[in-house]
Amino acid sequence: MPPADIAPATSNISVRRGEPLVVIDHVDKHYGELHVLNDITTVVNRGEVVVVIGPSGSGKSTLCRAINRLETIDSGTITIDGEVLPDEGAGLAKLRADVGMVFQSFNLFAHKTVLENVTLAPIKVKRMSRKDAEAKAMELLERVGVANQAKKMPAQLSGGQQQRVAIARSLAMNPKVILMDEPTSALDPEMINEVLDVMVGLAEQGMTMIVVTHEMGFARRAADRVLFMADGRIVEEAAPAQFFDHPQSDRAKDFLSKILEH
Ligand SMILES: Nc1ncnc2c1ncn2[C@@H]1O[C@H](COP(=O)(O)OP(=O)(O)OP(=O)(O)O)[C@@H](O)[C@H]1O
Repeated sequence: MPPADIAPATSNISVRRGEPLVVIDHVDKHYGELHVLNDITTVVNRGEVVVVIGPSGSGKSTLCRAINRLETIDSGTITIDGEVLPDEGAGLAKLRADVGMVFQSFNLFAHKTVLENVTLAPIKVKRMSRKDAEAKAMELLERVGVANQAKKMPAQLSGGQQQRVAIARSLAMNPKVILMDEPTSALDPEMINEVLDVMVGLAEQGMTMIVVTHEMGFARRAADRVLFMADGRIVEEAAPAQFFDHPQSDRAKDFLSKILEH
């Protein structure tokens, strides 16, 4: 990860070197009466790892999905690398290439091999040759430790292996940022660490990441910043040590004490 600049004295946000990559500006979204994203404003800089935490229903997934245009927003703007998110067309396809997404449930194509899962988008969307796409896919599968599973079908792999394939698949498009929405929540406990280790490795290599997770150990280890949400709002934003050791709001104190009970 790039070295951190010193945060301004008035701010508790650790500002990293590297220009803004994801800029979320006064974003609002409702589901009917429910104000699910309420005036969300934050900036994720290049190379930064931001962990989003908060109680169930606080809007974390919706925020992640809005960044990838899997959800529309009512007002405000989201820009990725200076480009306002498009609603459709070629712009949307480019956005999907720039913004990798890793879901809780892996979402691999069940009837394609591991290798085909990773090469599909580079061949179809980036028009890469099969040979180049396969060479790159094998490199990525190696990087996440599942190269020896390349010819298998997803169902033959453990959950942890499938999620590592999903991470390799998102990396195959050379994304500018990777969004991860509870990437370890569907895994058996013994497989969680193998996926977290891959995520920590990506963070150390400077990948810009926005990760919704309840894994506080990961946040402490790898995050530059924790963004705590409740009721659709960002309630606190701070470096992990500061957030975990000195939460400011009653909502965060309450949330952390409940998490620590488990
Ligand atoms: N498509 C939808 N239609 C209506 N309400 C929705 C929809 N998707 C989410 N919600 C509601 O919006 C709120 C925020 O949901 P969201 O999934 O973003 O929360 P979250 O913080 O990610 O929660 P969790 O930790 O449980 O995944 C919840 O009250 C949820 O029920």
